Amino acid sequence: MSQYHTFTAHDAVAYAQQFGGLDDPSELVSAQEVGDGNLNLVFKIFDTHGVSRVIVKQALPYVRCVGESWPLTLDRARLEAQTLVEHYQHAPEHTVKIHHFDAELAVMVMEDLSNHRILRGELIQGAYYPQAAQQLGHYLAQTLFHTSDFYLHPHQKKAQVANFINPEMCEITEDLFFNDPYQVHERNNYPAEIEADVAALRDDAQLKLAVASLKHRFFSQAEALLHGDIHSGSIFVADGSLKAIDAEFGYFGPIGFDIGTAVGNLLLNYCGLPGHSGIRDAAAGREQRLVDIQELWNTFAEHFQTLATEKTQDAALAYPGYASEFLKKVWHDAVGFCGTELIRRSVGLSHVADIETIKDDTMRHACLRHAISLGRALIVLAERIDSVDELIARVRQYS
Ligand SMILES: Nc1ncnc2c1ncn2[C@@H]1O[C@H](COP(=O)(O)OP(=O)(O)O)[C@@H](O)[C@H]1O
Ligand SMILES: CSC[C@H]1O[C@H](OP(=O)(O)O)[C@H](O)[C@@H]1O
Repeated sequence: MSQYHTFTAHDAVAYAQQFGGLDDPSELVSAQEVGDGNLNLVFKIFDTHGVSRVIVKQALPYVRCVGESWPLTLDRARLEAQTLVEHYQHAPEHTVKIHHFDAELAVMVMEDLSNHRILRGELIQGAYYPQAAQQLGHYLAQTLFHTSDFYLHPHQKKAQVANFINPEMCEITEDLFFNDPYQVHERNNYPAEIEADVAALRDDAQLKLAVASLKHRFFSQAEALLHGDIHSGSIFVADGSLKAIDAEFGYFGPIGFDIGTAVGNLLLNYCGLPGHSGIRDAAAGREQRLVDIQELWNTFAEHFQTLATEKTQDAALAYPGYASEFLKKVWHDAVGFCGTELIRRSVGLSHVADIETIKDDTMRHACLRHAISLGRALIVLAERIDSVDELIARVRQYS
């Protein structure tokens, strides 16, 4: 039986030789640890020509970016692998392929996407992938519809909800999104220059009521198997291709959370662009982000509606008009969750390179303030923002 130990590069090569699915495993000869996320080890496994052929990812028993003082469940590796396997069944063209996983070792072997690039870096550099927003909308519609009550038999759905119970990872989201930014907390991380903006969040009763309602929905609405952390650092892109990775926050939650996280990261890029390019380029990039958001939501909603019309199994949920009513609720949730992503990435523990890498302090602080004020507006106005066009109008209003 396998027993947990933290992999060295040597262990990772041996493991990839055994489980990487190559015809000639002896081709795999070396490994490099390339993890740049907050949580895990990621090894690229190279062949004799120095070409990366397969990925070995292992969970550490603690939060990597903080250290051993913050222990964290190894079960997250099983949850990540099983979420990606489930999503792959419904969106194989947009989900990284898992070749093998071992729950005891908290390790998985997966498809190497070294011929792709992480979307966040591409957005910061101004690279444009014309199909990416629609592909992301398609991924979300496929995975969220086919794991929802519209499609699954009630017994199957309940068994799936049980299998994907993910309390420790959900607790991180519950704390980082819905608690920390609205109180004084040692995990918070922001420059002293924006203290007044952050203090205002703590004193804002209207905002805190709206955040409580969003957190309550995150706790209780088991609508579909979410990715759970679908930010632009969890998405690989190449010409004509988009693939989701890193689903260890996967659980059955409100569909609007995944949509809101994805839209929120496009808006974080929108907020940060003036810090990375000249005024004219920033303006053009920002317009493109707004188009991206429109394409993402429209593709998601149209595709989800089509799937609901053609494939809903439940007699009551199949009643004409119900799916479109449900999508209105998903939209309002998405706007609110999007606002919480903007605020937690500006005030909380984990920030985004779109803003964090802006060298000029004054500009970076202005971008942080922009993300905070836009996030607040979206949270408190969410129920009154009825369409993606209205969202875009609000984004322009708060620019
Ligand atoms: N399938 C893959 N192919 C190529 N590189 C990968 C793959 N998965 C992860 N990586 C690299 O490892 C980094 C961290 O991976 P990620 O899954 O985001 O880790 P974490 O769970 O710690 O956030 C990614 O930003 C990417 O550079
Ligand atoms: C203590 S985890 C903080 C943060 O990190 C995760 O992102 P990633 O795994 O992609 O680095 C997630 O967004 C968490 O909220």
